[in-house]
Amino acid sequence: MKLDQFPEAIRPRLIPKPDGEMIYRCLGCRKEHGIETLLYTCPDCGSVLLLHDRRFERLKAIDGGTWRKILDYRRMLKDPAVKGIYRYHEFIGPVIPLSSVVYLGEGHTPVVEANAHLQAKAGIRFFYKNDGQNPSASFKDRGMASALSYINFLIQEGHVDEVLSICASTGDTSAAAALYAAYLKPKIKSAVLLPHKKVTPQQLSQPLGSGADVFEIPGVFDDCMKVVEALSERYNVALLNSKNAWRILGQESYSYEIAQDFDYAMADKVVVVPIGNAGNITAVMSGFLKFFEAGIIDALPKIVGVQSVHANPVYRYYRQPEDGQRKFVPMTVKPSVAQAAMIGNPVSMPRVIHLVERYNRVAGDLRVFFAEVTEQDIMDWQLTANRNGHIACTHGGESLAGLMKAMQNGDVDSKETAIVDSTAHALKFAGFQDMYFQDSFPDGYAVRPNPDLVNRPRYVRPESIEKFPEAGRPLEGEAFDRFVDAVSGQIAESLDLKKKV
Ligand SMILES: Cc1ncc(COP(=O)(O)O)c(C=O)c1O
Repeated sequence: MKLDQFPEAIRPRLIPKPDGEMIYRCLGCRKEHGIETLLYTCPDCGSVLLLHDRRFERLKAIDGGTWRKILDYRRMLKDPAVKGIYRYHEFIGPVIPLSSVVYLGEGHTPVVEANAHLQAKAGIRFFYKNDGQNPSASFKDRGMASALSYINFLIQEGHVDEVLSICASTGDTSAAAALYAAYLKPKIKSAVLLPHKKVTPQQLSQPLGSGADVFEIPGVFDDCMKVVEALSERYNVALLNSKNAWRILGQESYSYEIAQDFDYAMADKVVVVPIGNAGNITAVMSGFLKFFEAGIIDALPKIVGVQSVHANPVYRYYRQPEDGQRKFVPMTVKPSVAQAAMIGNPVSMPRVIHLVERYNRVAGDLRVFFAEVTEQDIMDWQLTANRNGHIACTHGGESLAGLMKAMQNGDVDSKETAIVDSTAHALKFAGFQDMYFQDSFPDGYAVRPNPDLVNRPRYVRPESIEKFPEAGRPLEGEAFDRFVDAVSGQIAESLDLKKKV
Protein backbone atom coordinates (compact mmCIF):
# COMPACT_ATOMS: atom_id res chain seq x y z
CA MET A 1 0.00 0.00 0.00
CA LYS A 2 1.32 3.44 -0.90
CA LEU A 3 1.33 6.30 1.53
CA ASP A 4 -1.14 8.30 -0.53
CA GLN A 5 -3.61 5.43 -0.38
CA PHE A 6 -4.12 5.98 3.31
CA PRO A 7 -6.98 8.28 4.25
CA GLU A 8 -6.10 11.97 4.25
CA ALA A 9 -6.36 12.19 8.01
CA ILE A 10 -3.47 9.82 8.57
CA ARG A 11 -1.08 10.98 5.88
CA PRO A 12 1.70 13.26 7.03
CA ARG A 13 0.69 16.86 6.62
CA LEU A 14 2.29 18.67 3.73
CA ILE A 15 0.45 21.91 4.19
CA PRO A 16 0.75 23.65 7.53
CA LYS A 17 -2.37 24.78 9.30
CA PRO A 18 -1.21 26.61 12.38
CA ASP A 19 -4.79 27.63 13.01
CA GLY A 20 -4.83 26.88 16.68
CA GLU A 21 -4.62 23.11 16.27
CA MET A 22 -1.48 23.04 18.36
CA ILE A 23 -1.17 25.21 21.41
CA TYR A 24 1.04 25.66 24.44
CA ARG A 25 -0.72 24.61 27.62
CA CYS A 26 0.50 25.97 30.94
CA LEU A 27 0.99 23.39 33.67
CA GLY A 28 0.35 26.05 36.34
CA CYS A 29 -2.75 28.07 35.41
CA ARG A 30 -3.81 25.72 32.53
CA LYS A 31 -4.12 28.72 30.15
CA GLU A 32 -3.52 28.07 26.45
CA HIS A 33 -1.30 30.14 24.17
CA GLY A 34 -0.79 30.18 20.39
CA ILE A 35 2.38 28.78 18.84
CA GLU A 36 3.08 31.69 16.46
CA THR A 37 5.56 32.97 19.02
CA LEU A 38 8.17 30.80 20.66
CA LEU A 39 7.27 30.69 24.36
CA TYR A 40 9.20 29.00 27.16
CA THR A 41 7.05 29.83 30.13
CA CYS A 42 3.48 30.98 30.57
CA PRO A 43 3.24 34.76 29.97
CA ASP A 44 0.50 34.88 32.64
CA CYS A 45 1.87 32.84 35.54
CA GLY A 46 5.46 31.96 34.56
CA SER A 47 5.02 28.15 34.85
CA VAL A 48 6.41 25.66 32.32
CA LEU A 49 4.47 24.69 29.22
CA LEU A 50 3.74 21.55 27.28
CA LEU A 51 2.55 21.45 23.70
CA HIS A 52 -0.91 20.11 23.15
CA ASP A 53 -2.43 18.94 19.88
CA ARG A 54 -6.11 19.74 19.71
CA ARG A 55 -6.48 17.22 16.90
CA PHE A 56 -5.35 14.43 19.14
CA GLU A 57 -8.93 13.19 19.48
CA ARG A 58 -8.94 12.78 15.73
CA LEU A 59 -5.81 10.65 15.93
CA LYS A 60 -7.52 8.52 18.54
CA ALA A 61 -10.42 7.97 16.17
CA ILE A 62 -8.10 5.88 14.01
CA ASP A 63 -7.75 2.47 15.56
CA GLY A 64 -4.43 1.26 16.94
CA GLY A 65 -4.09 -1.52 14.38
CA THR A 66 -4.26 0.96 11.51
CA TRP A 67 -1.67 3.17 13.17
CA ARG A 68 0.64 0.21 13.60
CA LYS A 69 0.28 -0.62 9.90
CA ILE A 70 1.02 2.98 8.91
CA LEU A 71 4.12 3.17 11.08
CA ASP A 72 5.40 -0.22 9.97
CA TYR A 73 4.77 0.73 6.37
CA ARG A 74 6.75 3.93 6.80
CA ARG A 75 9.60 1.91 8.30
CA MET A 76 9.79 -0.12 5.09
CA LEU A 77 9.97 2.87 2.77
CA LYS A 78 13.34 3.11 1.11
CA ASP A 79 13.15 6.84 0.73
CA PRO A 80 11.00 7.54 3.75
CA ALA A 81 8.30 10.09 3.22
CA VAL A 82 8.81 10.99 6.83
CA LYS A 83 12.38 10.84 7.97
CA GLY A 84 14.01 10.35 11.34
CA ILE A 85 11.79 11.31 14.25
CA TYR A 86 9.13 12.49 11.81
CA ARG A 87 8.14 8.92 11.08
CA TYR A 88 5.81 9.82 13.96
CA HIS A 89 4.87 13.18 12.46
CA GLU A 90 1.27 13.22 13.65
CA PHE A 91 2.45 12.71 17.25
CA ILE A 92 5.45 15.02 17.21
CA GLY A 93 4.48 18.21 15.49
CA PRO A 94 1.78 17.81 12.87
CA VAL A 95 1.59 21.54 12.23
CA ILE A 96 5.17 21.54 10.97
CA PRO A 97 5.11 20.87 7.23
CA LEU A 98 7.57 18.26 6.00
CA SER A 99 9.18 20.97 3.88
CA SER A 100 10.38 22.63 7.11
CA VAL A 101 11.74 19.47 8.67
CA VAL A 102 15.45 19.52 9.44
CA TYR A 103 16.94 16.05 9.21
CA LEU A 104 20.55 15.26 10.04
CA GLY A 105 20.16 11.52 10.50
CA GLU A 106 18.77 11.50 14.02
CA GLY A 107 16.57 8.82 15.53
CA HIS A 108 16.04 5.10 14.91
CA THR A 109 19.07 4.32 17.03
CA PRO A 110 20.12 0.69 17.50
CA VAL A 111 18.56 -1.52 20.12
CA VAL A 112 21.19 -4.05 21.11
CA GLU A 113 20.42 -7.07 23.26
CA ALA A 114 22.96 -7.69 26.02
CA ASN A 115 24.92 -10.91 25.55
CA ALA A 116 24.20 -14.00 27.62
CA HIS A 117 27.08 -13.28 30.00
CA LEU A 118 25.91 -9.76 30.81
CA GLN A 119 22.27 -10.79 31.12
CA ALA A 120 23.26 -13.56 33.52
CA LYS A 121 25.25 -11.07 35.59
CA ALA A 122 22.40 -8.56 35.59
CA GLY A 123 19.77 -11.22 36.27
CA ILE A 124 17.35 -9.86 33.69
CA ARG A 125 16.88 -9.79 29.93
CA PHE A 126 17.79 -6.33 28.71
CA PHE A 127 18.66 -4.25 25.69
CA TYR A 128 20.61 -1.04 25.39
CA LYS A 129 19.11 1.61 23.13
CA ASN A 130 22.16 3.50 21.98
CA ASP A 131 21.23 7.14 21.64
CA GLY A 132 24.92 7.91 21.40
CA GLN A 133 24.55 6.89 17.76
CA ASN A 134 22.76 10.11 16.91
CA PRO A 135 24.57 12.75 14.80
CA SER A 136 26.04 14.73 17.69
CA ALA A 137 26.43 11.51 19.70
CA SER A 138 23.62 12.01 22.19
CA PHE A 139 19.84 11.81 22.48
CA LYS A 140 19.63 15.61 22.40
CA ASP A 141 19.47 15.53 18.60
CA ARG A 142 15.91 14.23 18.76
CA GLY A 143 14.65 17.36 20.51
CA MET A 144 16.87 19.66 18.46
CA ALA A 145 15.48 18.26 15.20
CA SER A 146 12.01 19.17 16.42
CA ALA A 147 12.89 22.59 17.90
CA LEU A 148 14.91 23.63 14.85
CA SER A 149 12.27 22.35 12.42
CA TYR A 150 9.76 24.56 14.22
CA ILE A 151 12.07 27.59 14.07
CA ASN A 152 12.75 26.84 10.41
CA PHE A 153 9.00 26.79 9.88
CA LEU A 154 8.60 30.18 11.59
CA ILE A 155 11.31 31.58 9.30
CA GLN A 156 9.80 30.06 6.17
CA GLU A 157 6.39 31.40 7.12
CA GLY A 158 7.87 34.87 7.55
CA HIS A 159 7.15 35.10 11.30
CA VAL A 160 10.84 35.83 11.94
CA ASP A 161 13.80 36.65 9.70
CA GLU A 162 16.82 35.53 11.65
CA VAL A 163 17.22 33.70 14.90
CA LEU A 164 19.97 33.57 17.47
CA SER A 165 19.54 30.33 19.36
CA ILE A 166 20.92 30.09 22.85
CA CYS A 167 21.21 27.36 25.46
CA ALA A 168 22.88 26.41 28.71
CA SER A 169 24.39 22.99 28.65
CA THR A 170 26.21 20.23 30.47
CA GLY A 171 27.79 19.53 27.09
CA ASP A 172 25.37 17.58 24.94
CA THR A 173 22.60 20.14 24.44
CA SER A 174 25.17 22.64 23.20
CA ALA A 175 26.70 20.09 20.82
CA ALA A 176 23.31 19.33 19.32
CA ALA A 177 22.09 22.94 19.24
CA ALA A 178 25.26 24.14 17.52
CA LEU A 179 25.16 21.34 14.96
CA TYR A 180 21.55 21.91 13.88
CA ALA A 181 21.97 25.69 13.85
CA ALA A 182 25.09 25.32 11.70
CA TYR A 183 23.06 23.36 9.17
CA LEU A 184 20.53 26.19 8.98
CA LYS A 185 22.97 29.05 8.72
CA PRO A 186 22.91 31.94 7.97
CA LYS A 187 19.29 32.26 9.13
CA ILE A 188 20.08 30.68 12.48
CA LYS A 189 23.11 31.40 14.62
CA SER A 190 24.03 29.65 17.80
CA ALA A 191 25.45 30.72 21.16
CA VAL A 192 26.00 28.30 24.02
CA LEU A 193 26.82 28.71 27.71
CA LEU A 194 28.84 26.07 29.52
CA PRO A 195 29.99 25.68 33.12
CA HIS A 196 33.76 26.16 33.00
CA LYS A 197 35.65 22.85 33.26
CA LYS A 198 32.45 20.88 33.77
CA VAL A 199 32.05 19.56 30.26
CA THR A 200 34.41 17.07 28.69
CA PRO A 201 36.99 18.16 26.08
CA GLN A 202 35.08 16.19 23.43
CA GLN A 203 31.84 18.00 24.29
CA LEU A 204 33.58 21.37 24.25
CA SER A 205 35.06 20.64 20.85
CA GLN A 206 31.61 20.06 19.35
CA PRO A 207 30.02 23.56 19.45
CA LEU A 208 33.45 25.07 18.71
CA GLY A 209 33.71 22.88 15.62
CA SER A 210 30.21 23.81 14.52
CA GLY A 211 31.12 27.50 14.69
CA ALA A 212 28.92 28.51 17.63
CA ASP A 213 29.76 31.35 20.01
CA VAL A 214 30.85 29.48 23.11
CA PHE A 215 30.80 31.13 26.55
CA GLU A 216 32.12 29.47 29.67
CA ILE A 217 31.12 30.75 33.09
CA PRO A 218 32.18 29.77 36.60
CA GLY A 219 29.72 27.55 38.44
CA VAL A 220 27.57 24.61 37.46
CA PHE A 221 24.85 24.04 34.89
CA ASP A 222 22.14 25.49 37.15
CA ASP A 223 24.03 28.83 37.13
CA CYS A 224 24.31 28.80 33.33
CA MET A 225 20.60 28.09 33.11
CA LYS A 226 19.78 31.19 35.17
CA VAL A 227 21.88 33.30 32.80
CA VAL A 228 20.23 31.98 29.63
CA GLU A 229 16.82 32.41 31.23
CA ALA A 230 17.69 36.05 31.90
CA LEU A 231 18.96 36.45 28.33
CA SER A 232 15.82 34.94 26.84
CA GLU A 233 13.60 37.18 28.98
CA ARG A 234 15.50 40.35 28.11
CA TYR A 235 16.61 39.81 24.53
CA ASN A 236 15.32 38.44 21.28
CA VAL A 237 16.85 34.99 21.38
CA ALA A 238 15.45 31.50 20.97
CA LEU A 239 16.03 29.39 24.05
CA LEU A 240 16.89 25.81 23.11
CA ASN A 241 16.95 24.16 26.51
CA SER A 242 14.27 21.58 27.22
CA LYS A 243 12.24 24.35 28.81
CA ASN A 244 11.39 24.85 25.14
CA ALA A 245 8.46 22.45 24.75
CA TRP A 246 9.36 21.62 21.12
CA ARG A 247 12.41 19.82 22.45
CA ILE A 248 10.18 17.56 24.53
CA LEU A 249 8.04 16.70 21.50
CA GLY A 250 11.06 15.53 19.51
CA GLN A 251 12.41 13.48 22.40
CA GLU A 252 9.11 11.61 22.58
CA SER A 253 10.35 9.75 19.50
CA TYR A 254 12.51 7.65 21.84
CA SER A 255 9.33 6.06 23.24
CA TYR A 256 7.76 5.63 19.83
CA GLU A 257 10.81 3.83 18.52
CA ILE A 258 10.89 1.47 21.50
CA ALA A 259 7.21 0.72 21.00
CA GLN A 260 7.76 -0.06 17.34
CA ASP A 261 10.99 -2.01 17.91
CA PHE A 262 9.20 -4.28 20.36
CA ASP A 263 6.11 -4.80 18.22
CA TYR A 264 4.03 -2.48 20.37
CA ALA A 265 3.96 -5.04 23.23
CA MET A 266 4.83 -3.00 26.29
CA ALA A 267 3.09 -4.84 29.15
CA ASP A 268 6.23 -6.60 30.41
CA LYS A 269 8.73 -3.88 29.45
CA VAL A 270 10.72 -1.55 31.64
CA VAL A 271 12.34 1.57 30.21
CA VAL A 272 15.26 2.93 32.24
CA VAL A 273 16.46 6.52 31.78
CA PRO A 274 18.95 8.76 33.59
CA ILE A 275 17.62 12.08 34.89
CA GLY A 276 19.34 15.48 34.85
CA ASN A 277 17.20 18.44 33.83
CA ALA A 278 14.33 15.92 33.57
CA GLY A 279 13.43 16.71 29.95
CA ASN A 280 14.14 13.16 28.86
CA ILE A 281 11.93 11.38 31.38
CA THR A 282 9.20 13.96 30.70
CA ALA A 283 9.32 13.13 27.00
CA VAL A 284 9.48 9.38 27.57
CA MET A 285 6.37 9.41 29.78
CA SER A 286 4.52 11.77 27.47
CA GLY A 287 5.37 9.66 24.39
CA PHE A 288 4.16 6.40 25.88
CA LEU A 289 1.00 8.07 27.16
CA LYS A 290 0.17 9.33 23.67
CA PHE A 291 0.73 5.95 22.04
CA PHE A 292 -1.30 4.24 24.74
CA GLU A 293 -4.17 6.68 24.45
CA ALA A 294 -4.16 6.25 20.68
CA GLY A 295 -4.42 2.48 21.19
CA ILE A 296 -1.07 1.80 19.53
CA ILE A 297 0.58 0.02 22.47
CA ASP A 298 -1.05 -2.62 24.63
CA ALA A 299 0.04 -1.16 27.99
CA LEU A 300 2.16 1.53 29.55
CA PRO A 301 5.66 0.16 30.21
CA LYS A 302 7.27 0.66 33.59
CA ILE A 303 9.65 3.59 33.68
CA VAL A 304 12.61 3.84 36.02
CA GLY A 305 14.27 7.26 36.40
CA VAL A 306 17.80 7.08 37.75
CA GLN A 307 19.96 9.65 39.53
CA SER A 308 23.39 9.62 41.12
CA VAL A 309 23.57 10.17 44.88
CA HIS A 310 25.58 13.27 43.95
CA ALA A 311 22.75 14.89 41.98
CA ASN A 312 19.43 13.38 43.04
CA PRO A 313 16.78 16.06 43.63
CA VAL A 314 14.09 14.14 41.74
CA TYR A 315 14.80 10.93 43.63
CA ARG A 316 14.68 12.85 46.93
CA TYR A 317 11.32 14.32 46.00
CA TYR A 318 9.78 10.90 45.38
CA ARG A 319 11.42 9.40 48.46
CA GLN A 320 9.06 11.50 50.57
CA PRO A 321 5.93 9.65 51.64
CA GLU A 322 3.17 9.83 49.09
CA ASP A 323 0.45 10.69 51.57
CA GLY A 324 2.29 13.72 52.96
CA GLN A 325 2.72 16.95 51.02
CA ARG A 326 5.82 16.27 48.97
CA LYS A 327 8.04 19.32 48.67
CA PHE A 328 10.58 19.82 45.91
CA VAL A 329 13.90 21.11 47.22
CA PRO A 330 16.66 22.02 44.75
CA MET A 331 20.08 20.80 45.85
CA THR A 332 23.73 21.67 45.44
CA VAL A 333 25.27 18.97 43.30
CA LYS A 334 28.57 17.19 43.89
CA PRO A 335 30.97 16.03 41.16
CA SER A 336 29.52 13.16 39.18
CA VAL A 337 30.82 10.87 36.45
CA ALA A 338 27.32 11.19 34.98
CA GLN A 339 28.39 14.77 34.48
CA ALA A 340 25.79 15.73 31.92
CA ALA A 341 23.08 14.92 34.47
CA MET A 342 24.73 16.88 37.29
CA ILE A 343 21.76 19.19 37.81
CA GLY A 344 20.34 20.27 41.17
CA ASN A 345 17.27 22.20 40.05
CA PRO A 346 15.72 20.45 37.04
CA VAL A 347 13.73 22.79 34.87
CA SER A 348 11.20 20.09 33.96
CA MET A 349 10.38 19.10 37.56
CA PRO A 350 6.79 20.48 37.34
CA ARG A 351 6.31 18.45 34.16
CA VAL A 352 7.61 15.33 35.89
CA ILE A 353 5.25 15.77 38.83
CA HIS A 354 2.32 16.30 36.47
CA LEU A 355 3.15 13.35 34.21
CA VAL A 356 4.08 10.81 36.89
CA GLU A 357 0.69 11.36 38.47
CA ARG A 358 -1.06 11.04 35.08
CA TYR A 359 0.99 8.03 33.97
CA ASN A 360 0.21 6.03 37.11
CA ARG A 361 -3.44 7.10 36.99
CA VAL A 362 -3.89 6.08 33.35
CA ALA A 363 -2.05 2.79 33.98
CA GLY A 364 -4.20 2.20 37.06
CA ASP A 365 -1.07 1.07 38.88
CA LEU A 366 2.31 2.34 40.02
CA ARG A 367 4.38 2.29 36.81
CA VAL A 368 6.99 5.03 37.35
CA PHE A 369 9.84 4.39 39.77
CA PHE A 370 12.96 6.22 40.83
CA ALA A 371 16.32 4.81 41.84
CA GLU A 372 19.52 6.38 43.13
CA VAL A 373 22.92 4.87 42.49
CA THR A 374 26.45 5.49 43.71
CA GLU A 375 29.19 6.92 41.54
CA GLN A 376 31.04 3.64 42.00
CA ASP A 377 28.08 1.64 40.65
CA ILE A 378 27.80 3.94 37.63
CA MET A 379 31.43 3.39 36.63
CA ASP A 380 31.46 -0.32 37.41
CA TRP A 381 28.32 -1.01 35.38
CA GLN A 382 29.38 1.20 32.49
CA LEU A 383 32.69 -0.60 32.17
CA THR A 384 31.07 -4.00 32.64
CA ALA A 385 28.60 -3.21 29.86
CA ASN A 386 31.31 -2.00 27.53
CA ARG A 387 33.42 -5.08 28.21
CA ASN A 388 30.46 -7.00 26.83
CA GLY A 389 30.22 -5.21 23.51
CA HIS A 390 28.39 -1.97 24.27
CA ILE A 391 29.33 1.67 23.81
CA ALA A 392 27.54 2.97 26.87
CA CYS A 393 28.47 6.37 28.26
CA THR A 394 28.58 7.00 31.99
CA HIS A 395 24.86 7.85 31.86
CA GLY A 396 24.26 4.49 30.19
CA GLY A 397 26.17 3.00 33.14
CA GLU A 398 23.93 5.00 35.45
CA SER A 399 20.84 3.55 33.75
CA LEU A 400 22.10 -0.01 34.08
CA ALA A 401 23.10 0.52 37.71
CA GLY A 402 19.60 1.97 38.22
CA LEU A 403 18.01 -1.13 36.73
CA MET A 404 19.95 -3.24 39.24
CA LYS A 405 18.79 -0.98 42.05
CA ALA A 406 15.17 -1.10 40.90
CA MET A 407 15.36 -4.91 40.98
CA GLN A 408 16.81 -4.83 44.50
CA ASN A 409 14.02 -2.45 45.51
CA GLY A 410 11.45 -4.92 44.18
CA ASP A 411 10.18 -2.43 41.58
CA VAL A 412 11.32 -4.54 38.62
CA ASP A 413 10.97 -8.28 38.29
CA SER A 414 13.60 -10.51 36.70
CA LYS A 415 10.94 -11.87 34.34
CA GLU A 416 10.44 -8.46 32.73
CA THR A 417 12.48 -7.13 29.83
CA ALA A 418 14.32 -3.84 30.19
CA ILE A 419 15.33 -1.25 27.62
CA VAL A 420 18.20 0.74 29.06
CA ASP A 421 18.95 4.21 27.75
CA SER A 422 22.55 4.95 26.91
CA THR A 423 22.00 8.63 26.26
CA ALA A 424 25.38 9.47 24.72
CA HIS A 425 28.40 7.82 23.14
CA ALA A 426 31.06 6.41 25.46
CA LEU A 427 33.78 8.40 23.70
CA LYS A 428 32.35 11.70 24.93
CA PHE A 429 33.13 10.65 28.49
CA ALA A 430 36.35 8.72 27.92
CA GLY A 431 38.12 10.92 30.49
CA PHE A 432 36.21 9.22 33.32
CA GLN A 433 37.28 5.83 32.04
CA ASP A 434 40.90 7.06 32.05
CA MET A 435 40.57 8.29 35.63
CA TYR A 436 39.16 4.92 36.64
CA PHE A 437 41.94 2.99 34.93
CA GLN A 438 44.60 5.24 36.42
CA ASP A 439 42.97 5.54 39.83
CA SER A 440 43.18 9.30 39.50
CA PHE A 441 39.69 10.53 40.36
CA PRO A 442 39.95 13.86 42.18
CA ASP A 443 38.50 14.04 45.70
CA GLY A 444 34.77 14.25 45.69
CA TYR A 445 33.95 11.63 43.09
CA ALA A 446 34.12 8.64 45.45
CA VAL A 447 35.18 6.12 42.83
CA ARG A 448 37.94 3.51 43.19
CA PRO A 449 38.96 1.13 40.44
CA ASN A 450 37.91 -2.49 40.58
CA PRO A 451 41.11 -4.30 39.46
CA ASP A 452 39.05 -6.72 37.33
CA LEU A 453 37.82 -3.84 35.20
CA VAL A 454 41.04 -1.88 34.88
CA ASN A 455 42.77 -1.95 31.52
CA ARG A 456 45.92 -0.15 30.44
CA PRO A 457 48.07 -0.20 27.33
CA ARG A 458 51.39 -2.04 27.64
CA TYR A 459 54.29 -0.34 25.97
CA VAL A 460 56.38 -2.99 24.26
CA ARG A 461 59.91 -2.24 23.17
CA PRO A 462 63.04 -4.30 22.67
CA GLU A 463 65.24 -4.90 25.69
CA SER A 464 68.32 -3.45 24.05
CA ILE A 465 66.71 -0.10 23.61
CA GLU A 466 69.95 1.65 22.72
CA LYS A 467 69.94 -0.15 19.39
CA PHE A 468 66.36 0.92 18.70
CA PRO A 469 66.24 4.49 19.86
CA GLU A 470 62.70 5.10 18.66
CA ALA A 471 60.69 1.92 18.74
CA GLY A 472 57.76 2.40 16.43
CA ARG A 473 59.76 4.39 13.89
CA PRO A 474 60.14 2.21 10.81
CA LEU A 475 63.62 0.82 10.78
CA GLU A 476 65.27 -0.75 7.85
CA GLY A 477 66.97 -4.00 6.95
CA GLU A 478 68.34 -6.34 9.58
CA ALA A 479 67.76 -3.88 12.41
CA PHE A 480 64.08 -3.80 11.59
CA ASP A 481 63.87 -7.62 11.44
CA ARG A 482 65.40 -7.82 14.91
CA PHE A 483 62.96 -5.19 16.14
CA VAL A 484 59.99 -7.21 14.84
CA ASP A 485 61.39 -10.43 16.37
CA ALA A 486 61.96 -8.85 19.75
CA VAL A 487 58.61 -7.09 19.96
CA SER A 488 56.49 -9.95 18.62
CA GLY A 489 58.31 -12.32 21.05
CA GLN A 490 57.37 -10.11 23.98
CA ILE A 491 53.74 -9.79 22.88
CA ALA A 492 53.48 -13.57 22.37
CA GLU A 493 54.89 -14.14 25.85
CA SER A 494 52.57 -11.63 27.39
CA LEU A 495 49.54 -13.24 25.70
CA ASP A 496 50.87 -16.73 26.41
CA LEU A 497 50.61 -17.67 22.72
CA LYS A 498 51.46 -21.18 21.59
CA LYS A 499 53.86 -21.43 18.70
CA LYS A 500 52.53 -22.92 15.45
CA VAL A 501 54.01 -26.30 14.67
C1 LIG B 1 24.26 12.22 28.08
C2 LIG B 1 23.14 12.74 28.91
N1 LIG B 1 22.44 11.88 29.64
C3 LIG B 1 21.42 12.29 30.42
C4 LIG B 1 21.07 13.62 30.49
C5 LIG B 1 19.90 13.99 31.34
O1 LIG B 1 18.79 14.25 30.54
P1 LIG B 1 17.71 15.30 31.01
O2 LIG B 1 18.44 16.57 31.28
O3 LIG B 1 16.76 15.42 29.90
O4 LIG B 1 17.11 14.73 32.25
C6 LIG B 1 21.78 14.57 29.73
C7 LIG B 1 21.49 15.99 29.70
O5 LIG B 1 21.11 16.67 30.56
C8 LIG B 1 22.83 14.10 28.91
O6 LIG B 1 23.53 14.95 28.15
